[in-house]
Formats: sequence, C-alpha cells, structure tokens
Amino acid sequence: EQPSAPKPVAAPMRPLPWGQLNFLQTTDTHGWHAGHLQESQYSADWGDYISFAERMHQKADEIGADLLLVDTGDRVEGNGLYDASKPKGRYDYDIFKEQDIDIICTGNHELYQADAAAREYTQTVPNFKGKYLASNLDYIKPDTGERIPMAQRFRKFTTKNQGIRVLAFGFLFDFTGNANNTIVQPVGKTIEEKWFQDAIREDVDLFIVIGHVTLHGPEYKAIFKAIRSQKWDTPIQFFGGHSHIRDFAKYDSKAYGFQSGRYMETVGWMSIDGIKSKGKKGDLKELELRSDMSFQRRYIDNNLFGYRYHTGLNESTFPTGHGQNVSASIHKARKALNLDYFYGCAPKDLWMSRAPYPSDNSLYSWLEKEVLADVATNPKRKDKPRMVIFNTGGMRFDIFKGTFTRDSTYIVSPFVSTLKYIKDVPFKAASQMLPLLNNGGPIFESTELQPWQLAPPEQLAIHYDIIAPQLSIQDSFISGAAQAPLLSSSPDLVPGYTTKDDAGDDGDDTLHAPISFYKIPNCIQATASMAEKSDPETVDLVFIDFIQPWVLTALQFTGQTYNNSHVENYRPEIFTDLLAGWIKEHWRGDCRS
Ligand SMILES: Nc1nc2c(ncn2[C@@H]2O[C@H](COP(=O)(O)O)[C@@H](O)[C@H]2O)c(=O)[nH]1
Ligand SMILES: [Zn+2]
Ligand SMILES: [Zn+2]
Repeated sequence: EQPSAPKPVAAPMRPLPWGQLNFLQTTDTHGWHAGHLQESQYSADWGDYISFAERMHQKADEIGADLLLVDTGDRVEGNGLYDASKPKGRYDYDIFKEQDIDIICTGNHELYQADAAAREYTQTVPNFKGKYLASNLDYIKPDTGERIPMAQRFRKFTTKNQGIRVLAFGFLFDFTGNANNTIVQPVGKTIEEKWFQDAIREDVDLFIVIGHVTLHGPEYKAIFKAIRSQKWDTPIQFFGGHSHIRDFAKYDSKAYGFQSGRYMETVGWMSIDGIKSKGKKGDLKELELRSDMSFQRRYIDNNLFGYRYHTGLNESTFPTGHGQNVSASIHKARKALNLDYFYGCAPKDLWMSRAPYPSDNSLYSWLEKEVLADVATNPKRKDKPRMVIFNTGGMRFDIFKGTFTRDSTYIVSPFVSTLKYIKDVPFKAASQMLPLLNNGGPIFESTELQPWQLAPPEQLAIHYDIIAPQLSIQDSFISGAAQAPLLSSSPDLVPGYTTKDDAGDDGDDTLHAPISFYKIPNCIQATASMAEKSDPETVDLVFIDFIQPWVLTALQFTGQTYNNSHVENYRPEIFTDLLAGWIKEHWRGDCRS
C-alpha cells in the first residue's frame, strides 16, 4: 500500500495577489512529481498541481486576467519516480507532460548524462512544442552529428485575456559539465548574436526571461543590461532556478526576478499589474487596473490545504478529473517501480544541512564515519591504506528516522556515479586533497577549477555559520519523523520556510516558525586500513567520479603530475547501489520496535 502523508496541518495563510498577468512557476523538481510522502507540508503531487492550475485558469478567465505556467529545468535526477526505471524517466516524462506549461527550458541535470540530453530532445521538447525555449543550448544529432538548437531560441505571443504582447527567452547558466551531445553557449556570447539583438528591439509590452540561472548571477545581469540598452522602459520578468532556494530579485522598478525553490516543496506565484498593453483589454472584474506597475510574489507550500485555500474550494470541489487521473497514474507508476519496497529502518534523522557538520545528526558525518570506508573497499586492495573523498552535493536529501525504501535511496543518492581511484599516491599529496577542495568556495559549479581557488593548507578554515533562517529547509510534520532542533520564535507556528528576499519577508503563503541550517563543506573524507601510529608512504586515493577534474587539479597543485590516464575504476557498482547494499545490511529491523 502506498504510504500517504497525513493531511497538512492548518496554518495562518497569506492570499495570492492577482494582477493583469499572473504566473505559476516550478523549478528544480528533480523528479519529485509524486510529492513528499513523509512531509505533509509538501504532500501534493503533480496531478494536484494540474488541478490547481486548471482551477486558477478558470478564475483568471472569470476576472479577465491572464495566467502563464513556467518551468525552469532540473526536472530529472533526485527521485525514484525518474531514477528507478530503465531507461530513466520511463513513466515520469509522461506524467510531467500532462501539465500545460507555457514557457519551459533546460536545467544542468537534463545535460549531465548523454542519454538524458537525448531524451530531452526526443521527448520533452516535442511534449512542449512551441513552448520549449533554448536560447543558448544546442544538441548534436546522433545520426548525423549535426549541431542544431535544442529547441526554438525565443517565443513571441499575445496573452489570451489581456492581449499583452510578450517576447520570451529560455536560458541556461554558463554550464560546462554537460554531456558531449550538447553545447551550452555562454550567455555573454548569445546576447551578441543577431537573432537576440533583433528580438530585444521588438515592440512588445513585456519581456519574459526564463532560465536555469540564479537570479543574482552574472548571466541575468548581462541579459538585463542588454535588454535595457534597447528598451529602457519595457517591463522584464525573469524566472530563475538552480540554487534550490525561494528568491525574489529587483533589477529596476520595472524588472524583477523570481525563483521557486526545489523538489516540489514550492510552487511559485508571480503577479504583474499596470502593464500598458496595446492589445484588447479584458474587463478586470474584482481588480482595479493600477496605473503604476506592480510586481508581487508568493511562495506556495505544495500541499492540498493551501491549494484549496487559494482556490476557495474544498476536498470535493477542488480536484479536476484530469488532475485526478494524473495522480492515479503516479500511484500506478510508483507501484510498478516498487518504490515503497522496504530496505531498512533509519535509526535517527540524518540532515544534510539542518544539523552542524560534524555532528550526530549530520548526514555527512554518518556517511564519513559509517558508510564510505565500508562501501569503498576493493577486495584486491582492501589492506591498502586509502582515503575516500565524496562531494557533499552528491547527497541530495535528508534521511528521516524510520522507513527507508527503494525510493529513499534514489532521493538521497540519485546519480549514475561510480568510485574511481589513483593507486599509490604519496600520502603527503593525498592528505592535502580535502583541505584544498574545501577552501575554494563552491567550486563544483564549473569544471574549470582555477589554481587560485586552491589556497595553501595553512589558510584553510571551514566555517559552519548558521545561515539566516530565511533559507531554511522545511521540517517534516510527521511527529517522530523529524524532531530537528527548532529555533522557533513563535511556538504556535510549525517550522518551515521563512523567506527574506528583495521584497521583504512576506513572500511565503504559509506562516512558519523559522528553522536554521548550517553550511557544509564541498567534500567529506573517510580513511581505511591506515596504520595506527605512523603515516603511510602512499595511499590509494579513492573519489566519486564527479569530482575527478577537481581532484586532478588539486594533485597538480601539490606538484604531482597525475592525469586522467592514471585514474582507474575502484568499484563497478554505481554509488546508489553501494548505499542500498549498506542500508539493507546495517539498518535491519521493521521499524515497529
Ligand atoms: N556525486 C555527484 N554529484 C553530482 C552529480 N551530478 C551533479 N552533482 C551534484 O549536483 C550539483 C548540481 O545540482 P543542482 O540541482 O544544483 O543543479 C553539483 O554541483 C554536484 O554537487 C554526479 O553525477 N555525482
Ligand atoms: Zn537543481
Ligand atoms: Zn541546476
């Protein structure tokens, strides 16, 4: 029987602001289209989101306003609904395509694996024909080797009720870790191209720039500057993603950016009013048309309680037949993938960033102390001293005390990643790896690690600040599933997102008590078969394949001359399977005791 999350708890709510043109945004859903089965605050599924969008479209039509849906990528890798099938996404692409999205683009996770990039071109682009935009992304056709745009570069259209003339782009940040059947052109180069320069000279009422791009990064700054260089007064609405946070940015009085979190915890609501459009005017009942422009945002906790509140409907009147059918297909897919197959019983909550590292409740301390040395054992070299390095971004979600299933494994460790190694590395060099990799700031955003990012060991310090609660991650609501240390200033509110952005701290639709989370290092390290009293001459340097470019750069920084040819496979299994094996072995018990 599929576990279903208990009903979301009632909580004080903030209504949605409506304007001439309104948006719903999803980003970085990472396969979480079944919703969060262990966190009632995020327990709505993609079918419920379809019902919500259909009800909000009905309301928009009633009042003569417009509603557009946006998705900004990273739809894959991070949940069994996508990762557990062969080929990946066998059910998930068909589930996702049921939502009527108006503007959609690519994330970096669609491009890490060549097969995922190919499925993007052969499945998701056709599923959203005319809506999928690829302003700076090309695809290499496997049959001919021909380089073609992944999808159309931009879209020009007029909105249904208000007749607003829109021109939309779809970007990806300057990503360099993409598979070789794709080409990501740097944004700075794209905005110099003729098609883009022509597009920003078009006479429109609004530019919409969607992208798998962080709101405050260099790419959006460049695009904003380019559009403003031609259109000093035309409003611009940016939609961002990738950094997995709720965020809202002001670029000028008529240009704003919006980003809607991650993992279907959040559905974003953006509303613009006062757009001077030359198109037909719907009579905006209930809304007086403002003369000045307004840009308002709301971050919606993805649950049925909130959806019914925002639509003014109830348990029987809210769902649409289409939404219910999609929810049913999600249940069927999860059953077919056996996602609730029991692997073991997690003895406690293990947090990615809700607990300090190192600490008893840190997911990374658990990995470092209990798992890595165990799973990183090659029978032919098990007595050889070894150091095992793993990037913390390779673990993607918390582990809640209690049931750990097949789905949990993909949620925590979804990547097609294997362990590699360089044999007999001088201990003096190998022992500098972790400090060097952890002192360069968030270095895994691009594969070009600059030597300056590898500070000499004596300058190393790892800071574990409590990051402001506004970026906190929602706690679980099932008592006992996650009793994390709460810093609640309002005892009657449940813990959750308390977002502070460029518009202040009233963006969340549900009032929560704040929770805090802690900075984590880029990498962690385990050791095995090390002598008690003395350092070994050499060690096997074992690492997860994703960080190979950085490990080689760090080794060269210490004066070693290793390159890709020195790297060998350490274990054939993908890390997900190694983790599953460890859990079945060490977390026995049925969770009932
Ligand atoms: N160990 C691995 N980590 C990976 C792999 N692919 C990506 N990643 C991690 O994900 C983030 C980017 O995620 P996003 O959702 O923020 O775009 C990246 O920085 C890595 O930390 C992988 O194959 N193995
Ligand atoms: Zn992401
Ligand atoms: Zn991303």
